[in-house]
Amino acid sequence: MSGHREILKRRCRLVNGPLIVGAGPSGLALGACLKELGVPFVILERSNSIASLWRNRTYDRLKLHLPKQFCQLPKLPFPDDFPEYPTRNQFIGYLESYAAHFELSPRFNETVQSAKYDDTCGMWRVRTTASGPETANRSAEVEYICQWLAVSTGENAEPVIPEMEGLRKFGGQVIHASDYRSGETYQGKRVLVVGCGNSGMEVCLDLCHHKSFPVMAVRDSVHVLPREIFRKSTFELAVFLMKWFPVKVVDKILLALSRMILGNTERYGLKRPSLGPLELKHMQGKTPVLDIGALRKIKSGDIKVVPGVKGFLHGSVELVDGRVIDVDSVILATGYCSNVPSWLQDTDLFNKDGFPKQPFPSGWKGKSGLYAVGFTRRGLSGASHDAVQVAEDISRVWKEETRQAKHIVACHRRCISQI
Ligand SMILES: Cc1cc2nc3c(=O)[nH]c(=O)nc-3n(C[C@H](O)[C@H](O)[C@H](O)COP(=O)(O)OP(=O)(O)OC[C@H]3O[C@@H](n4cnc5c(N)ncnc54)[C@H](O)[C@@H]3O)c2cc1C
Ligand SMILES: NC(=O)C1=CN([C@@H]2O[C@H](COP(=O)(O)OP(=O)(O)OC[C@H]3O[C@@H](n4cnc5c(N)ncnc54)[C@H](OP(=O)(O)O)[C@@H]3O)[C@@H](O)[C@H]2O)C=CC1
Ligand SMILES: O=C(O)C(=O)Cc1c[nH]c2ccccc12
Repeated sequence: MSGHREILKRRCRLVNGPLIVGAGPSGLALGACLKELGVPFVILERSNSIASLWRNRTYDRLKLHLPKQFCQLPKLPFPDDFPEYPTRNQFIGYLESYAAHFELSPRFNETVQSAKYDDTCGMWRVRTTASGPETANRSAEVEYICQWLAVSTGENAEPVIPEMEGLRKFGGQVIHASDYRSGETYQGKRVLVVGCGNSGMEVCLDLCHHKSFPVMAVRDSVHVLPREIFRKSTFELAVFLMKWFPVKVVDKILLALSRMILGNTERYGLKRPSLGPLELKHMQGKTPVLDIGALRKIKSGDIKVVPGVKGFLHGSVELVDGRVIDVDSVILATGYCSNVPSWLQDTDLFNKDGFPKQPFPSGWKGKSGLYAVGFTRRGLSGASHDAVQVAEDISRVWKEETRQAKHIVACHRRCISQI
């Protein structure tokens, strides 16, 4: 009997308070806000540490490309000695101390496989499996039952690896940008980088620093903006202008200033999209490139820009313009996607692409206690905004329910004492 109970206890857990899926900046920020409001919660994380994107899927020399005031999480600012653009390691250190400060202890190596709202009991049923080598001896499956479910699995949960003709016969090394750490191993090599977002551009620049020969395939168009305009962050300028002007006007101003500083990028094979940079980011999530030096290398010819890829041959790539060029390795800087549709069932909050149906600032709340944190297409500042809203919303109900529960207990006590 006791063995039976053991199994039941191991496989099913009732969560006191909300269940948060993902221990990246969004999940941690929500945890911190809930802690401050006195609401208990559980955080689940598929990897073996917090901030797995930053720890395991970013390259060594990466720096935040937005100024620090837009990247810190609620309730605990960055240390004063952080530079304007913190490094990857500084940011990870900050997230570590953030988790320690608010005593956030996620349950690591647990991957959420499915989540479904159960109408009959009015609760979420969330199934997880153990992930990672450390978990070989742990019970494989757990079902969590909770009243609130907060999705914070990120806009960049899975790498996008497109099907490309002939890639199997290519023969050389092929990796996604999320597996790129440094150009050290590429010295003297010709490397095809597919994609021209911030990853593609920064990987190409890093390859140049390591004396390799990057070729960047650009299949369509891209907005390149200088990271700074007259020593002021372009992003900060954009945020300031957005307070006064509609987005189309702000985009016109940004494009005029960018042209003045960078020149006509079309001359280098970087055609601009017809929508402006902010409008495109807000509508389609396509982030403009904030240039940290790649454009100079493109102008000097150290980074070669070529059109889209038609297919691969052994040791070479065929481009859509018919050219065939020899390359040793390929780095797919082809972006990321949300993984929400693969595990969250029947919800009205998310679209098929795994992003909320309602755009910022309205996409954080669904029905039946479902929330989204960090899907605003506004980076870390959007995640912080969501975390504050979600925590306050949950706390209102939590406090009311706790008050009612205390009242019922007090009544019971009084009744019992009168008997
Ligand atoms: C290379 C790179 C650089 C960036 N630089 C900036 C920047 O400078 N400024 C900025 O504002 N934004 C930047 N961003 C945007 C970035 O998305 C955010 O900074 C931030 O990481 C988002 O936090 P998040 O917690 O929402 O998502 P993530 O950091 O992706 O965290 C999500 C967590 O959920 C976990 N998870 C996913 N699925 C499951 C599951 N099924 N079960 C359990 N756990 C799961 C993941 O393992 C991960 O730990 C950058 C993004 C990338 C890729
Ligand atoms: N220093 C920093 O802070 C950095 C921040 N980041 C952030 O990380 C996020 C992800 O950026 P990133 O990884 O660059 O992803 P993006 O989605 O921004 O860019 C992906 C690129 O790959 C191209 N692409 C996608 N699929 C294909 C395909 N099938 N064939 C050819 N090309 C393809 C896209 O082209 P198309 O536009 O035509 O679809 C686009 O150029 C962004 O928010 C970015 O700002 C990234 C690196 C550094
Ligand atoms: O999502 C990202 O990649 C960011 O770095 C944050 C971001 C939000 N809105 C933007 C507009 C221009 C450049 C970066 C961002």
